[in-house]
Amino acid sequence: MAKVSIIGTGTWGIALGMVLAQNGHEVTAWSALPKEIEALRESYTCKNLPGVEIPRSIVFTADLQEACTDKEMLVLSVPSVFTRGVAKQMNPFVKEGQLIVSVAKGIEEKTLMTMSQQIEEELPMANVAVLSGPSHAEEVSRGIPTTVVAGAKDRQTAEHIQNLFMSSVFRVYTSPDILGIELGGALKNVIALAAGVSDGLGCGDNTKAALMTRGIAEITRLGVAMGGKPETFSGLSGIGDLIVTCTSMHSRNRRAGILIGQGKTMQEAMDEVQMVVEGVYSAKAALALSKKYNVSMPLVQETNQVLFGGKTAAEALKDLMLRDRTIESENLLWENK
Ligand SMILES: NC(=O)C1=CN([C@@H]2O[C@H](COP(=O)(O)OP(=O)(O)OC[C@H]3O[C@@H](n4cnc5c(N)ncnc54)[C@H](O)[C@@H]3O)[C@@H](O)[C@H]2O)C=CC1
Ligand SMILES: O=C(CO)COP(=O)(O)O
Repeated sequence: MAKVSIIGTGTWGIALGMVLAQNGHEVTAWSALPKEIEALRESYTCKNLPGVEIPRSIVFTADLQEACTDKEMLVLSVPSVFTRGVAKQMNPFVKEGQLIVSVAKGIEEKTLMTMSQQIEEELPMANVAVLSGPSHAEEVSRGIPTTVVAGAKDRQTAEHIQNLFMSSVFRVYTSPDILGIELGGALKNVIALAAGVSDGLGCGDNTKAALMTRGIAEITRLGVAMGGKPETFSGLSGIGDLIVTCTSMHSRNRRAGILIGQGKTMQEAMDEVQMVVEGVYSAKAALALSKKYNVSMPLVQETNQVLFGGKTAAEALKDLMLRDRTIESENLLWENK
């Protein structure tokens, strides 16, 4: 059994800590918020996972050095906007070759870097890997069967992560495509916001299926242009995560989108959801990346217009429907044009 730490006790960190503790590992969990650690120690419950009992074997600490020292794996699970700052704080305590598994889904707005790229910049001595897929914490913490993919630079590391997490209710696949996995996870949040907006406007299942299909087409186009592998975008961290986020009421991105579709402002929607709405931060980064790589992303563009450009959701939908006529895929052409 391994000694491991969860760095960030939001709902996802707690759910992953539970998987690891249930597999018999010695789990330490750290939060930047001392009050949160106090509450977790006292109740072994998490306010955003009602009815879930956290295993008593998990040790909660507010001491980052304690959390990083002598641990076989550190799972970095703070929301994406805090990833770089927390990685920087970890720097004095991380050892050469220490395994860090990044599980946040986002792209840094200023640098357009993925989570693992930021972590590598702050912790050049670490072995940085990722874990992602269709996996709402509300379900994982209740032992509902879930599948994810572990991405690492070498097969041995990916299989090590697979062995640590894998159980009869948490199946882990492996992959070498770290970049594709991260881009799928971050960009699907923008499409999930749009899917929520569509629901909030009162559109139907046809509309949502269209958003999901055209959404993964946009994500794949950008992801492949950036160096991700096409197969990753049709896998668990791509279409898999897009499906769950666009259809589940557990999704904070979808819930925020529904409120915006119903007429609330972005800020009102974020305040009402209370938890992290990652797509709001990734939307601008996705738009900047689409310009940088010269990739057409009409859904990302219109979502930005609704979030930041003062356009109404109904106008954005109409503009998407009446956009220039086009072929479904540039890869599908007639033999004699
Ligand atoms: N919740 C889920 O089902 C899943 C979430 N993720 C990803 O995991 C990441 C974390 O998500 P959640 O745990 O759901 O978010 P959350 O909304 O539960 O996170 C809130 C937590 O952030 C931490 N925090 C607050 N202020 C902080 C600060 N100044 N510095 C450092 N940490 C601070 C606290 O521990 C707080 O409990 C996100 O990137 C999300 O996309 C990935 C898969 C599933
Ligand atoms: O990434 C997730 C599930 O795989 C969580 O999505 P939300 O952040 O929209 O809740």
